[in-house]
Amino acid sequence: MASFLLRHNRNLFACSLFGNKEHFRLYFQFRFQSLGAAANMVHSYSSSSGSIRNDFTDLTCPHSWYPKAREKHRRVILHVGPTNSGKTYHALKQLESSASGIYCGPLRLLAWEIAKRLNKVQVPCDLITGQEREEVDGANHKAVTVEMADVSADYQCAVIDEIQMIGCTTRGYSFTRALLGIAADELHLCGDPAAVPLIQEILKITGDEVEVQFYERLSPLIPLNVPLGSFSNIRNGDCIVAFSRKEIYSLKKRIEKEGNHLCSVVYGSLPPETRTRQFKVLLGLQASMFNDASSEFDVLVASDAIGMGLNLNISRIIFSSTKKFDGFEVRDLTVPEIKQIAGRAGRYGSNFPEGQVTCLDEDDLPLLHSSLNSPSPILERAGLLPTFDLMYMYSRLHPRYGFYQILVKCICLFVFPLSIASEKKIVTASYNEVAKHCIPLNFIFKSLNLKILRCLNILYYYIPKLHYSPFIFKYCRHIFLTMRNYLKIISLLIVINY
Ligand SMILES: Nc1ncnc2c1ncn2[C@@H]1O[C@H](COP(=O)(O)OP(=O)(O)OP(=O)(O)O)[C@@H](O)[C@H]1O
Repeated sequence: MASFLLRHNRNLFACSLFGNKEHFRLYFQFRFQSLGAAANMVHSYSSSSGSIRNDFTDLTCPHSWYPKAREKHRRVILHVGPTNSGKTYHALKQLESSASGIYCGPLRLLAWEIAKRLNKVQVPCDLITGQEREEVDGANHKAVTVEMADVSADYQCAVIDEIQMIGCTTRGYSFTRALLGIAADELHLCGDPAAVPLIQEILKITGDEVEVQFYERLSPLIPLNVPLGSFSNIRNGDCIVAFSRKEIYSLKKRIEKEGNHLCSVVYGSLPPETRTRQFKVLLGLQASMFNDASSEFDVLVASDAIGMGLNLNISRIIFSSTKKFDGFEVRDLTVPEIKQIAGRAGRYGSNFPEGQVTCLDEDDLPLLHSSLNSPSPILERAGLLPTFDLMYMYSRLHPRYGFYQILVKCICLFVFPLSIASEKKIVTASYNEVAKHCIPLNFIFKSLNLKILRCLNILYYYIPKLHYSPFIFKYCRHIFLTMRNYLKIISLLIVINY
């Protein structure tokens, strides 16, 4: 059903740019009628045989979307503390000793690391990410990227790592889905203490039993008072963190030329084979290629993705900048982002008993220091994305709505991150209110779709500016505003199709 829509994305886009509003609305309505065949599939949800009867069409009760998890009385253990405090280690110990289980992490590298670790201790574990599926004979355990979490299976134990990402504007919905939907007797959540009140609030609704365990950092992390200065000061075990591929390669070139070191490079969209090769060395036995005595690679240049819980042999993190382009604008890194990235230095059990952190540029040091000394702001909202099936159920409750109206309604829920405490607000939020909160819709990790979304985001961002331009004729304004609304819808379609 979803791929059916995808095939028409190009037409939809062209239509949104050049067609009139009525045409576009009718187009959506027509498409929606032709989706009637999906009804049978949706029925299997509404006729669940368990004792609990849920209203799947109630989009304000996302916990009811996951009947299998609701049939369980889950014991939820929140492992919280600073980076490198052993939260994941303790959760994984439980996973290891369980008869069946799933690990959900934010990164393919992490899933890779955990699968490797479990298989090594004779716990057969499958690896499932958006890009690969490696099945192991007799495996009752899975290590997956959070988007791949299976909410239809039954597990004895589950771990969701970096749970603070539930508040992430782009991927938070996957963490919410895993949190609400994984049917496990024991659910371990690892992350920042800033997520505790929100998680507790969410789990009050599910009726799960919650306990919180606090941890302390296992090895010191020292913020330096001096910047790197020159590239000749680069030393073994350094990791420079940059925020674009172009910058990563330019830094690699400079370090290799001026610093006399060989650099390995890691960033999100590295070609899969290169990445796999690098990961194998980077993650192999915790001896990364840049610290392995037998390897000539002794420095790492990485994107900020390494902040999502990776264990590497890094002695010093050097921020190339404390600003990044987030798809909309160049902004300062947030406190949690700085802490997560800095926390990669001096990992417990690595070759470096203490970690250091600094910046390339002296002007960035104040933000680095203040961020490392501040608590992360308490999370208030979790991401939420209704599934296509739910939208379909919703449409059946409102038979007079066309697909266009259904999408508009669901976009409201989708771009307005869920605050369980203020659920009602979501329902009552007007379209204009929602538009204010409309955020980059980068839910897509396949490069092609990501590129399309980036273009849409940029258009979305600039259309209001054009709208206020004195050079735009009055009649064009309407077209621009209409385009803007359709861009949101197209973004949603891409997401659904993903
Ligand atoms: N009790 C322990 N014995 C041996 N190694 C440990 C122990 N606790 C933690 N470690 C090791 O210390 C490193 C950091 O631990 P872990 O990844 O669990 O920290 P974390 O708090 O989850 O970090 P982050 O929040 O940065 O992801 C890992 O390599 C882990 O294997």
